[in-house]
Amino acid sequence: MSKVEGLDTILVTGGAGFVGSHTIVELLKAGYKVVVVDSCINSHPPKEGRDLPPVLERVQDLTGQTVTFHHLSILDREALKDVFLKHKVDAVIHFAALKAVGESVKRPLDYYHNNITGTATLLRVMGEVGVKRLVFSSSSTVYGPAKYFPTDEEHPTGQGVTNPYGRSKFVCEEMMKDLAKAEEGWQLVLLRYFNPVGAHPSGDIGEDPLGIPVNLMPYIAQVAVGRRERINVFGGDWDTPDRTCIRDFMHVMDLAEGHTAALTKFGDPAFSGAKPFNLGRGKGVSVLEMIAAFSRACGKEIPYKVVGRREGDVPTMVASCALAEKELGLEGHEEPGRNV
Ligand SMILES: O=c1ccn([C@@H]2O[C@H](COP(=O)(O)OP(=O)(O)O[C@H]3O[C@H](CO)[C@@H](O)[C@H](O)[C@H]3O)[C@@H](O)[C@H]2O)c(=O)[nH]1
Repeated sequence: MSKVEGLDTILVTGGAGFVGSHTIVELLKAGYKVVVVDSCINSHPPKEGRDLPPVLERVQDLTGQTVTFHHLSILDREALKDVFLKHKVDAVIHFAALKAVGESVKRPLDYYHNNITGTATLLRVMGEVGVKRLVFSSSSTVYGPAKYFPTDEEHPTGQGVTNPYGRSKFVCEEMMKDLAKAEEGWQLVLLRYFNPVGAHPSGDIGEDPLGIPVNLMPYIAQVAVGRRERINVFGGDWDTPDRTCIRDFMHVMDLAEGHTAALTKFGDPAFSGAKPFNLGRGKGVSVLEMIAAFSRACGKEIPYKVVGRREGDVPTMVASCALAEKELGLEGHEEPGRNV
């Protein structure tokens, strides 16, 4: 995806995380300058005496380009404002958030504080410095238990959302729609991700969460390398063909490309307001199918045990990708090996 003319410096909040770091590779490849702010509450911080978190050092090695990093939280309004002014930021890609469905049920206030107050703080600072272009890392969880599949952007949001994480994303979306209505000049792209998995083809960067993984793929990966004994499958009594949940798993590099594609909206003078796009693959894969696929791919059985449901889960999520294909110019990615 080529660079948008006049758009040079992109501030990436949460750029030391899984989706953020892979997106930065694509941004650098396209020719953007990248400035990262990350509090590293959910990713590995810079090692003693180093400027960058390890993942961003690897991104630099991989691309031969430089990344600027500020170790701070988007809740720190004054420090954040300084970053905008110092680097002459043109647009923001906003990943910084707590992101685990199951955890959010146990720690709702952490989720509401970081995700909603954090986003409100960022938008305020952006208004103050006159930067009004933002790509937001939203989630398919805003659809709640979907009424139809594949689920498109017209599907109602916020109704019956099953966990605080999804609600925090829904509130952020509404906040942005309200802001774009109240003030002219905002260009806000809301990307509703389905389930990103995989890693950069180099294998130099990937998904490496702090502590015990809360998501399916990194957990399976840690079982595969022998770091954990087996994966617990949450719920074997869902209303699905094999009774386990179905998700729309997409390759993280396709998701990364979705962000550079989203930036092209900023080059369109006719675009204003807050507009949502699904980013998924459009295919449903069950938890058991995913475990079987991983076992085949690594040539070794992944031991699992079916246990009780995890609170906050919905049975099925599958994206309609038509809008992103049409308006962001994203094509389906069906090469074998790229997607599960
Ligand atoms: O140890 C585990 C972890 C997960 N699951 C199941 O695997 C499926 C996928 O779970 P997970 O990988 O945690 O993803 P989701 O809960 O679908 O949520 C993810 O996908 C959302 C988009 O749909 C993102 O916004 C979230 O950040 C991300 O956590 C669910 O059915 C889980 O119950 C297990 O069975 N065992």
